[in-house]
Amino acid sequence: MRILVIGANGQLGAEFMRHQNSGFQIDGVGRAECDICDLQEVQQCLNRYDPDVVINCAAYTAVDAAEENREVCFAVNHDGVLNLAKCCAERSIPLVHFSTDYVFDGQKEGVWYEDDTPNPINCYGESKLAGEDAIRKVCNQYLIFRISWVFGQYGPNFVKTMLRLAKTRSELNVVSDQYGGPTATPCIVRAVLGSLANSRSGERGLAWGTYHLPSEPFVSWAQFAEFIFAKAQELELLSVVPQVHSIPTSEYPTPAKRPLNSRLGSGEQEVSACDWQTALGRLLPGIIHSLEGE
Ligand SMILES: NC(=O)C1=CN([C@@H]2O[C@H](COP(=O)(O)OP(=O)(O)OC[C@H]3O[C@@H](n4cnc5c(N)ncnc54)[C@H](OP(=O)(O)O)[C@@H]3O)[C@@H](O)[C@H]2O)C=CC1
Ligand SMILES: Cc1cn([C@H]2C[C@H](O)[C@@H](COP(=O)(O)OP(=O)(O)O[C@H]3O[C@@H](C)C(=O)[C@@H](O)[C@H]3O)O2)c(=O)[nH]c1=O
Repeated sequence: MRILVIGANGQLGAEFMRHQNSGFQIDGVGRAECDICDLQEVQQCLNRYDPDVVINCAAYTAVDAAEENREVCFAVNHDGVLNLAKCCAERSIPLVHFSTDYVFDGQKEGVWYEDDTPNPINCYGESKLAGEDAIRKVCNQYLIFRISWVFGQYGPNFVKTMLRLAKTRSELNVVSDQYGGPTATPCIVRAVLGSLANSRSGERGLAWGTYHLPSEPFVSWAQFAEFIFAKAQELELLSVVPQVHSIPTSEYPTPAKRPLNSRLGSGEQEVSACDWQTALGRLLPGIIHSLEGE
């Protein structure tokens, strides 16, 4: 099975590109070779690589900046995704796509399931929901995975932000009333490739549709920060770490509102990410090393 990864230079796309020995042939294109906002370029790209499955990792992910750049955000997360959906549908190629916990408003008690009604409270979340809807409208063969609080070796993420701040700060204020499931990129890649492998081998694969990829234990951003620093100390990667002060969201104003409850659950028992705490321990040495030159 030939897989084409779109957005191959981003945080998640780059992780897919590392899984060449997974039994799939994986090609990847970055924005320079395939700008999803350019329909012709997407068509040419699919003609050139002739994949069996497309995995889309391209997105506009700057949550705060999106509030002021609504047009650009929708151009990528809706219009670009619609281009991909049309091209895949025309060729009868399945499209794997990623969405976010930020499609929900965070007001529910307990976990969010696939059949809960989205109600985004920021521009990024709105644009991601619009992208999902475009795929559901145009494609018959698709898998949309909603994921949350992603971190990995590549690209910007909260783990890197905390470790950068640790270089200069002895104390950090971090919000403790927003809860969710941090998710490591290797766990996402394994879950997705695993479900594609099951479909290929004729085992019960996932039916086409929209799924959550739960990642537990759920934590607040403040607890996540504390865990990052504790793990870095335990592994003797950092000798001194900042003290984390828990604060309410009201004391950390941001241009974009974020959901207070971002905990994702799934009605599909087979879908889940691997343990993020163990994954973080494996990733930390590489992440800290990559920040050393900055
Ligand atoms: N990061 C997170 O915490 C979460 C991410 N997700 C979703 O997971 C997916 C992957 O996210 P992640 O890897 O973290 O995001 P990144 O921002 O790290 O990567 C996105 C990639 O998309 C590329 N891109 C942007 N615009 C275009 C375009 N017009 N055409 C082609 N490529 C483009 C970017 O290129 P360039 O660098 O040139 O801009 C970048 O390489 C996205 O769908 C995101 O919404 C869901 C939940 C949480
Ligand atoms: C840096 C920092 C952030 N915060 C808060 C702000 C915010 O509420 C929370 C997380 O901050 P960030 O801006 O790093 O994370 P954010 O960009 O909101 O992360 C989101 O990205 C998109 C792409 C998604 O799809 C989501 O799943 C989620 O991962 O932590 C602090 O309280 N203190 C700090 O020092």
